Amino acid sequence: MTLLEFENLRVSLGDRPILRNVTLSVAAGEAVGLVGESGSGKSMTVRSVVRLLPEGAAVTGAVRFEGADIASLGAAGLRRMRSRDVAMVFQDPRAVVNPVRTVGDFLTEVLRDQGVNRADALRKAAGSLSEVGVDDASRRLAQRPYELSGGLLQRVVIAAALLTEPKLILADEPTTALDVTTQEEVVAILDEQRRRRSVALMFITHDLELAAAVCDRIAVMYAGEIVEILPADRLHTEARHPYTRALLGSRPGTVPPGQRLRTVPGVPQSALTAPPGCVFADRCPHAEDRCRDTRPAFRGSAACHLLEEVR
Ligand SMILES: Nc1ncnc2c1ncn2[C@@H]1O[C@H](COP(=O)(O)OP(=O)(O)OP(=O)(O)O)[C@@H](O)[C@H]1O
Repeated sequence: MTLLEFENLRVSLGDRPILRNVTLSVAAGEAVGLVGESGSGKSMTVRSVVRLLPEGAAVTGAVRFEGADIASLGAAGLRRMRSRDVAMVFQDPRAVVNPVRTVGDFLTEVLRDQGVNRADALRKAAGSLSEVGVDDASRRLAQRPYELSGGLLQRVVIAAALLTEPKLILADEPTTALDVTTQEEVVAILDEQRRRRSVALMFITHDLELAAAVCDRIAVMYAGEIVEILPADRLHTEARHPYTRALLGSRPGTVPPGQRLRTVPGVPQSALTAPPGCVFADRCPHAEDRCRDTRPAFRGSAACHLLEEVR
């Protein structure tokens, strides 16, 4: 069953396009990874789900959650969606947790708004903390954010995200601000908990391998567009779009130690500077005239004129 659907979503700021033709669906309980270079539109795509776009953003096309166009939600519907159905986990936990209130206040806020009494809300919060691997939950509830490490605080944010039993979690590079070992632990917990509860996930990351480990499908974004969507377990064998292949070829693990890392040649485009044809044409080693002139339609799993030729 489809939970979330983007249909020809286009977002612009003034005359500056940010997203173009974004079409993607997420089934109930499914994890979809959004990968691509900085500025490719990953954050704007997930933010459009909860209408958290920059002021003045013009939106056409549709984003539907459980069949309802989110553009038509009134204030109450939007609040309900943000506080109950859809949870968000962002890069930096310190940016979302009120620094002067306790962890307990942060965790119980939404439940209290929903009419749960304080004792029950605290009990649920402590349970949720234990589930994400935070020991000594009652002591943690009384602490303030500065007393917790970044990794611990991100677990608190994940505990909060799970507390309202959402149908969808939007995770925007949830571990980028953490050190490598903590990153692995935090992703493992998010992954385990959302699988156990069959919560759908949109997971933004620069790390293709991580996306493949955590997600069922992967959507690759470039210059405000989705250029390829494929099952995570076939990322290595079935990636067809030259950009996806270039990303796969530039992973650190693909070169022997001591050798220079490969990069995707050229400079990333934004939706504004992208050429009229294929958004990747300027950097694509296979590009022909038609690639520069005519925008390729999505065929099967990718938007590329040369799917048959490039093997
Ligand atoms: N608040 C904003 N105001 C104006 N433009 C913005 C704003 N936020 C993002 N943009 C622009 O929108 C485009 C898409 O940005 P977005 O943050 O979605 O990219 P991203 O793929 O998530 O990048 P990153 O990996 O660096 O977070 C970029 O060109 C960016 O400059």
